[in-house]
Amino acid sequence: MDIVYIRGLRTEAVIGVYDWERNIRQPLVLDLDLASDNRAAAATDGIAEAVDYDAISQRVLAYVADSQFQLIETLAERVAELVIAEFGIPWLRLRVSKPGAVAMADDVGVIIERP
Ligand SMILES: Nc1nc2c(c(=O)[nH]1)N=C([C@H](O)[C@@H](O)CO)CN2
Repeated sequence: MDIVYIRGLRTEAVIGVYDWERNIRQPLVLDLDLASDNRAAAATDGIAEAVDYDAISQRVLAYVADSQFQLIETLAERVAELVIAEFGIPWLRLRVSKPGAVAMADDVGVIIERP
């Protein structure tokens, strides 16, 4: 199995469980590892055979920017479902970081692998 990856995909969304979080947008950072078989893309040297990290990045950014979940767990699950369904990715690892959430921590977040 090969991997196409996206690191440090930065956006903002309404996200959080507290009342004060429902009226602001907060930064989120996503990392994705996308299972791939890169041999066909390499053989043809064509984007049509590749897992297009640009197309996936743009789609995920648009989705997250419009989202209003409370938990980052829910956001992660929905993003994973979207990427698998729309781009035919058989397996992925997704990390969603909410870097400003805990004042004394560098970063907090979740990591999921699907399926
Ligand atoms: N496991 C989680 N714990 C917490 C979450 C979350 O989404 N998943 N969210 C919050 C608050 O929204 C927090 O980010 C506000 O600073 C607390 N714990």
